[in-house]
Amino acid sequence: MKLTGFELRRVSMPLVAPFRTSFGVETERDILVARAVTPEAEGWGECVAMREPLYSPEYVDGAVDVIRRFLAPPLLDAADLHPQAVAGRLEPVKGHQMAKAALEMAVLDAWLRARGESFGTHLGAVHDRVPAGVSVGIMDTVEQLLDVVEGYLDEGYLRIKLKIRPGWDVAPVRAVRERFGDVLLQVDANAAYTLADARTLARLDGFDLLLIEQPLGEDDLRQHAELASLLRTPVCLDESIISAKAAADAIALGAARVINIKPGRVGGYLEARRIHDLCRAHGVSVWCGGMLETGLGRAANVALAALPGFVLPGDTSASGRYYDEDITPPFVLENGYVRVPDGPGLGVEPIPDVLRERTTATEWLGS
Ligand SMILES: CC(=O)N[C@@H](Cc1ccc2ccccc2c1)C(=O)O
Ligand SMILES: [Mg+2]
Repeated sequence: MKLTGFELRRVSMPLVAPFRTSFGVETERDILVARAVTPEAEGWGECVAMREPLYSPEYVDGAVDVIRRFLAPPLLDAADLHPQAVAGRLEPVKGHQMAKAALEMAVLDAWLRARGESFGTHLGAVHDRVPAGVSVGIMDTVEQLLDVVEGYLDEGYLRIKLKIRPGWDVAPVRAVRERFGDVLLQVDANAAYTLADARTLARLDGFDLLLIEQPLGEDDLRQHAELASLLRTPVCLDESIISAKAAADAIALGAARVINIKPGRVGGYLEARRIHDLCRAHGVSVWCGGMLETGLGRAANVALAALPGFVLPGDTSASGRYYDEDITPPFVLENGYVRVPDGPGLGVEPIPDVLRERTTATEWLGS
């Protein structure tokens, strides 16, 4: 497949409500969308990098720059580009997994649409719908948290994930467990603790949590292994798992019993599938994380979440969890499940008028 070019587009998406985590508060996503143009078909990719490098070292202005100067040229130079060859062509560039993932996703989507094959079929999906979990931010009061959680449970979400940080951990978890009984419940610290907090984190063992996500720093593999030996609750890693190699190291070190797979964080959906396969071979459960994607990234995540090793509900929430109006037809919850698109490629496309309204900048890279 010969690429004619990439169109880069910045899309502004205000959130329905502020989303507070241990690393900050988000009120609006500034999202980079890439469109791969070829003579046979077009494909869409979404970069999950935030505006600021607070979740990971990547940030959206940096992603645009690295794509424009270092990632797009080698792909545009290829006479016949296969999606499986994208990662290898981009390998000389170190890091920038989210930027690379956006381009690979756009190329893969174009390639699949040209062949009439869906993302799910290509990745190896075995389900036509996936159970949806929801990520709940840090709130001002426990009462406010309980109201928000009740609302999500009323909508049908099958799993609750609470953001925690030092000073907001045991009390909110206890309150949710006491009010909502044996709901599937997990927490995500976004790397806010250190080994010195082990005693506090061990107090969470009393609430029958599915997992505790990324309690320690991104590069604290050894420390997570030590913490895991002190907790009953399974440790799950997110920020630390930036590749299949990192997943293999984490498993070998005993640093993770569960892994949150985010295609953007690991460099793309093909690497995400490799991590799924690796974890399955080691009996490590995986689930699909979220980065507040539009319906484009959401479609690809839901397809990935339908693979057999994704045995825990993911952060594959409905579009309405984050956005009043998505740039694609919205993903909705049906009895706690989200349907896997079955059309060619992603199976969804941006709604032209909405995309135009939300676009704050466009740039053409190519001939
Ligand atoms: C659904 C969920 O909790 N996602 C991330 C954290 C997160 C939170 C807020 C974000 C805001 C803008 C972009 C990415 C973001 C990611 C996580 O699992 O750690
Ligand atoms: Mg996380």
